Amino acid sequence: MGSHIQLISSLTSLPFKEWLTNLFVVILLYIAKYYYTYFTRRNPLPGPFPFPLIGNIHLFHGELDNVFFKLQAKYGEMFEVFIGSERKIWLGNAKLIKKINDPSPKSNFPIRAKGSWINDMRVTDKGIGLNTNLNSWRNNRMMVTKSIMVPSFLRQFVQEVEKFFDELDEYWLVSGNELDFSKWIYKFENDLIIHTFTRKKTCAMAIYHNYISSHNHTTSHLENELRQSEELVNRIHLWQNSIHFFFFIPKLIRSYVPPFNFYQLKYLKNIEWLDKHLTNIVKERRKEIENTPKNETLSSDILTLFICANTERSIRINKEDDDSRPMADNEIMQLMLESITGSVNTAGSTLCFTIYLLCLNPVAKNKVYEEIDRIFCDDKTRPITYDDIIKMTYTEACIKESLRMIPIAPFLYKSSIKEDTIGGLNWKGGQEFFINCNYIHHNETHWSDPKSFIPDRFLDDKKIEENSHMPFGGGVRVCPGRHLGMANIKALMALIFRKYDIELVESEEPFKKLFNFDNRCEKLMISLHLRKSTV
Ligand code: HEM
Repeated sequence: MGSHIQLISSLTSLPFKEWLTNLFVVILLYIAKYYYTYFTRRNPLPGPFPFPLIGNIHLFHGELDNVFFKLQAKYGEMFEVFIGSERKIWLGNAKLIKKINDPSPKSNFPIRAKGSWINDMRVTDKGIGLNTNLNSWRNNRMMVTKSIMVPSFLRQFVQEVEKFFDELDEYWLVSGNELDFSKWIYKFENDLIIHTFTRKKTCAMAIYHNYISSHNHTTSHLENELRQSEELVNRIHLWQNSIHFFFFIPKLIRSYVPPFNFYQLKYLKNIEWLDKHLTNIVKERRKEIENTPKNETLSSDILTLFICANTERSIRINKEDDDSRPMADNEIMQLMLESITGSVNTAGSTLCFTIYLLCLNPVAKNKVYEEIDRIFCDDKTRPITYDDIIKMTYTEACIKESLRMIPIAPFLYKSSIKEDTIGGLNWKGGQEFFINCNYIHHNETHWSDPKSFIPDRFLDDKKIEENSHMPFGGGVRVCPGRHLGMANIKALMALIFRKYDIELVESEEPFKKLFNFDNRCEKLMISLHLRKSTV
């Protein structure tokens, strides 16, 4: 610290001309080092020529999924890109990622990404998605897997979906036949998921209903509650959106160059807010549990499960199974944050993309109606069950085909922990690889007629080439919420399709997709009419 101050004070006491000369020399040395490293790099690959400080980030404008699709098409199935001075290898063929998607615990690719940005986001050894501490990641991941991958939880969850759908349906009945489905479905998912995970009631659907119908019947007490729940939901989205900001903008730029430094400050403040707010929710629930007599059954929401895990009050997660330990409040808060962000947009957007593609493909849409009618032929108003969901094989094929055409995560990143060979070349440990799912999902080597919506290709999974379809990723970091996500989407499709005829609204732009942290549906204008059989 002292030597830094000395250096700064000796620099500031220099005459201006000398100061400029020194600066010029420093810049020249930096550029020389940058290009020396570039021209002597191991395994040079095709790719855009990088510039000092920024690398190739000047090319990253517009929607990144399209940018990287075009770059992959231009430079081939294995190419390189620089973010600042960091080199990232992009892979666009399923065969190239066999090792990266190795699901065994001995995988050489258990880490998603590396770099100081993860530390800046304060998640180096917290949560799951970006956690680089393998012991802590393993423990956290197991907590989530044990709580949400079990059939008893999924059965209960399907009932929750129906309960929240009833509320959504009431709003739909009074808001007319034409609606922006995407707006409603994200509100629905917020309410459903936050309640499933915490038993806390948010009112995203109610707020939206009030907003679009200009109702102002809420009391000031309720208004306050609505505002608070809306803030939580908005801040969770902001957190997710900030991940790619920290990842793609080099530290020097986001720390000192306006307007990036202002964004960084905003995102850091958001992290602090969420940390405090979610930890308080955990603390409150911990107190409630402590005050509940031991002979009384505890609620089985995910938050309670996490708090009680490996303690004498554990519900599904018991110490005997392994050597895991109870979790601290801040660990639980990060798991909650990631589970909620992992669930809300993914399910909502997948549903929008599937409905949109079905509306464009009436033959497939009719087959979905036929399947749902077959399953509910006895009574189209009875409660749906998890067993119904399992029978929806054609609907599932349509969801998979939609996720092929518009993957929620168009690219994934994975890092090696030790030296390995990828694409016939030897790479040092720590090299970051990007799997270009969007490109692989459209690669003609793996798919015939990749631009067409053909759900039938998923009726027999054995025909799908290994690693050519990765809507939930792959390897040891594969999505732990994939069954929950699928159950969510299929349950909603059953509820909507058995009741309504769905058409796209004929307008200039009924559908809009946007890539932010992931692919999201920004607009889906549809009309809903009660089906004759249910009138
Ligand atoms: C349609 C629904 C969903 C889609 C399309 C989806 C997609 C993905 C993808 C592509 C990944 C990256 C996997 C990889 O790197 O190989 C991922 C990871 C993850 N997802 Fe999901 N997801 C969905 C639902 C959920 C749900 C419901 C949860 C709730 C817990 C969840 C939690 C997570 C977590 C925690 C990770 C990080 C895993 C790790 O790094 O070990 N996801 N998801």
